[in-house]
Amino acid sequence: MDNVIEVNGLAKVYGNQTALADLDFSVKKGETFGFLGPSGSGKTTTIKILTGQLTPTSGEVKVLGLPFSSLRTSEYRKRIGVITDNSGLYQRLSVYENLKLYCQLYDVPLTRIEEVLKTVNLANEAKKIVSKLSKGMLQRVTLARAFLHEPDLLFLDEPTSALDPVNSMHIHRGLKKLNEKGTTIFLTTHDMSEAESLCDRVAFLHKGNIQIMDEPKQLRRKYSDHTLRVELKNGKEVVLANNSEGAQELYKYMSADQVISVHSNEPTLGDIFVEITGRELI
Ligand SMILES: Nc1ncnc2c1ncn2[C@@H]1O[C@H](COP(=O)(O)OP(=O)(O)OP(=O)(O)O)[C@@H](O)[C@H]1O
Repeated sequence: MDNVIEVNGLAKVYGNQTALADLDFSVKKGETFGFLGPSGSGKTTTIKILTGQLTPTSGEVKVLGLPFSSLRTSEYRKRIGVITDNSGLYQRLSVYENLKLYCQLYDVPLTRIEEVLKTVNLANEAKKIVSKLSKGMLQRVTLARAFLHEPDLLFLDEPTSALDPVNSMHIHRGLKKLNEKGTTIFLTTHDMSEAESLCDRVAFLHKGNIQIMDEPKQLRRKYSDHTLRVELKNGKEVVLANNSEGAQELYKYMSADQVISVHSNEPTLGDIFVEITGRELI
C-alpha cells in the first residue's frame, strides 16, 4: 500500500529546546493514524511541519508524494484539511456564509453544506453568527469546513477536546464516514478512548521520540498480563491465568453456577503509555 506520509530522521529544535529529536514513521493510504502523547511532547510541532507551516531543523518529510519544499503550494493545500485550535473562521459571518466561502474556494457544490452540518450536529445553527458560537460549536464548524472538500489527507489536532460526549460521537461518526470514503486521517489526541475507537495504528510520542507504534489491539495483547478477571455471584472477584490451569479453575466456578462475568485483563492504551514512559497522559 502507498504511504501518504513518510518521515525520516525528523528533528525540530526551538532555540535550546528540542521539540522533536529523531522521528521516523509512515502513514499508509486510507489509515487513521493516532499520534499520541502528553502536553509538550511535540504533536502540534509535527502537524505544523507536515502542513508546511513550520520548517524542520533536519530530516526528511514527504506528504502525498511531495517533498517539504512543495508543502506550501496551493496544490498541496487543496488536497489536505487541517484542524487546529486556530479556527480561521470569519467572526462576523454566519456558519453558512463561512462554509459557502470555503465551497467557492474549493469548488464544492453548496448542497454539501447541509450534509456536513448534519454530520457535526449543527443543522439548526446554519444562520448563527460565528462570534456568538460556543467553543464546542466553533470546533464543530471547523470540522465541518474540513469535511466539505473531502480531502485526501486530514490533519486533526485534538479534534474533540472541547466537546461533550454526544458531540464527540457525532464527530467520530463523521470521521469514520470520511475515512471510509478514502480520506487518510492523521490525528493527535491525549484521549485514549478516542484513539482506541478511531485509529488503525497509534504512535506514542514522548520527549520528542516515538516510543512505540502499532495497532491498538496488538499493543493491548502485547502488554497484557495474560490473566482473566472473573466476577462471582458471592460478590468476590478472582484473577485467573489465561491458560489450561486457569481454565480448570474457571470450570469449577462455572459448574457451581458461581460466575457472573469473565473479562480479559488487557491494559488500556493509557496504561501502556504510563508503563512505557513512566508518565501520565496529561
Ligand atoms: N514557538 C515555540 N518556541 C519555543 N518552543 C516551542 C515553540 N512551540 C513549541 N515549543 C516547545 O516544543 C515542545 C513541543 O511543543 P508542541 O506544541 O509541539 O507539543 P504538543 O505535544 O502539541 O503539546 P499540547 O498537547 O500541549 O498541545 C514543548 O516543549 C514546547 O514548549
